[in-house]
Amino acid sequence: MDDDWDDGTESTPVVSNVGVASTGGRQFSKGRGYKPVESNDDEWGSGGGGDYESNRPRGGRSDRGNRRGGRGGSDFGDRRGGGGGGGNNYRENNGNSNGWSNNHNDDEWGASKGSDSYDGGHFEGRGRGRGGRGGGGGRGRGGGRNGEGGRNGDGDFGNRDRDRGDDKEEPQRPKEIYVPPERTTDDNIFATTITSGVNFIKLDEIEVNVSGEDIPTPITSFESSGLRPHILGNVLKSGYTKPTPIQKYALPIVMKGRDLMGCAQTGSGKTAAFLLPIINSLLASQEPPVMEESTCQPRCIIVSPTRELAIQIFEQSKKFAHNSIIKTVVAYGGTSVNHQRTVLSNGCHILVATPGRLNDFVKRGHVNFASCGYFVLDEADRMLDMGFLPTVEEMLGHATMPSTGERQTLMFSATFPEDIQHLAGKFLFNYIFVAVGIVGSASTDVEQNIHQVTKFDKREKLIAMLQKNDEKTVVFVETKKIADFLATVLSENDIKATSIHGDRLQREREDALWDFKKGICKILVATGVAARGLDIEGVQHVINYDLPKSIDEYVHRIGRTGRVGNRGKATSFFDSSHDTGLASQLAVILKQAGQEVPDWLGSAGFNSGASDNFGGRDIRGGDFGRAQNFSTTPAEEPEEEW
Ligand SMILES: Nc1ncnc2c1ncn2[C@@H]1O[C@H](COP(=O)(O)OP(=O)(O)OP(=O)(O)O)[C@@H](O)[C@H]1O
Repeated sequence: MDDDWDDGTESTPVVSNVGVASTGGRQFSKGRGYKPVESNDDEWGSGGGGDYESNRPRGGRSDRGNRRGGRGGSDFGDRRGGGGGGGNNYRENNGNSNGWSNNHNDDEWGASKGSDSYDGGHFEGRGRGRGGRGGGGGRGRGGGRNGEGGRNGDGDFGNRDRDRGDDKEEPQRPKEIYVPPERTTDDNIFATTITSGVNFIKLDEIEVNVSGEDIPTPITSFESSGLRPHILGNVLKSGYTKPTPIQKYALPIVMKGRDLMGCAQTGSGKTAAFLLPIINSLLASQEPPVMEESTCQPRCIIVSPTRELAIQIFEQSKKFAHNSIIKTVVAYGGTSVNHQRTVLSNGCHILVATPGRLNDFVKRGHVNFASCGYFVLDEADRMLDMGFLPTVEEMLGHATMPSTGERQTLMFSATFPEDIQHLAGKFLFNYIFVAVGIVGSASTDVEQNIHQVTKFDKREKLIAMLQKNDEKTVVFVETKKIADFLATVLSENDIKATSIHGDRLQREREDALWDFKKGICKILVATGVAARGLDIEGVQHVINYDLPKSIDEYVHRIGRTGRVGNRGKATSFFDSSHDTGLASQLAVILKQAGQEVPDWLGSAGFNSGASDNFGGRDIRGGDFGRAQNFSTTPAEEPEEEW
């Protein structure tokens, strides 16, 4: 699962701090959300070592129990300009801390079993022997649990045993107690959005299929939508002048109290499609947050599969509810439980959460569903797949959860396979199905290019590609280890890169995203954890260094660019010894988006059509399945069932 806990039952292995901003001088200590470990903040916490209270670069020494080792040069010292002895901090970081495989399975994204690419020594030797430099950096987070485990100076990428995941003896990385900083303020709260692009207006040309009983008429403008003036003001301050198609349909549906399954392409404004009507109705009721003794009873609960997406929805909610009584709180793994519980103890109207952390709060009695009038699953197909389904079922089956029909349940995604739609149906009541365009199709604003590249040539090709231009780029890879490795290699080639994946500490994940957002690092190397939902201004290019296993993930990944009418570009390395399973579906996605399908992709039976699994229609069939087409212009691409 994505979420992890502060309960100390697992600890995170040391991972490299590759590619973080090297310029030094950013002050991370107080004010960046660290808490002194002595504060015993967390009764579920590991309370593990570390010296956050001082943040002095100590190079491989923790002041707790003399835990040697850890990772000599870490970003703290480097960023604070204290460590490493100058030069390329990335190398120092890498040299001190790399080559770790993981046995910490808290995050299913990009499980880092040694990949094909690593096997066979393709990367062997890289990083080896770089250790020993940079010992002056770092906060000396105790890496060795038993007072040993020093890894100073032996950067060991290329250690094939580790690369294969033979990690029994890896020192474990104690978790830190992380209180996330508030990154938005009254001054910048309306600047968190992507400005719509030249093709925004073309969103209106996309065919919309709506099915269900008593479908409310779609709105044509925000002004005529029935939103309260205060929210309307915030919408306009956000730079939204015209609703997107999913917003046109979803707003009246949700305002009428109906359940909804909404599908629309990436970057087409699904978040506002559920937030605006919910905030509107909460504001209309003027009711305060509900606290039952010490238990918080949010009126609306929004669940998202990743922490960063939860943060983003939280920010959006704060923005639309700005200067109103509506209070939004976010709860997600990798952060201080005590801190989040304290915040929750003041009550909230809207709780945005990752499933694991939410479930845990529920089990401990800090939250319940008794006042939950709205239950939203963002990235619903992901939330209902095997990884998260048990947790979602547990929530929806909880004794305090209002039954289907008593609460409003809303589900959104750009992809919605039919089998998942079937499953979703049991949590919804007489719902309306809205599909903007072909469900599961890619945004036509993304130019897609597929290159045949063997695993041995990928690295050089990527470096050449990134050196040629200066575009803000997300590079997706298969495993956490490759993410770290690649970010390091890029940094060594003077391409500023950072990485995000499930083995990084939450602080590191958020810092990496921040550095990428702010352009401190123009390259973000990511596992699938960043594939869905993330809305980052100015992303021009998405590169699939490794193609994903599922076509849905491909669609989400490339959807990090080409958002709200902006154009973007996606390049995928297709390794025919590894990716043939995706070929036919890839060809269909290209065709649907009006892109050229390379001959070689269409050959060898690759282009054999597609399955019916993509959920392009309302699976209820009968009257429901007979979609009502509200589009004024025909779809550019014929709808295929596959
Ligand atoms: N009506 C609008 N006018 C202008 N910009 C908008 C409008 N609606 C949403 N946006 C902006 O478009 C961007 C994408 O929106 P959002 O993140 O909700 O897309 P999404 O459909 O949820 O994408 P994904 O499927 O990738 O999660 C955001 O920056 C959002 O602020």
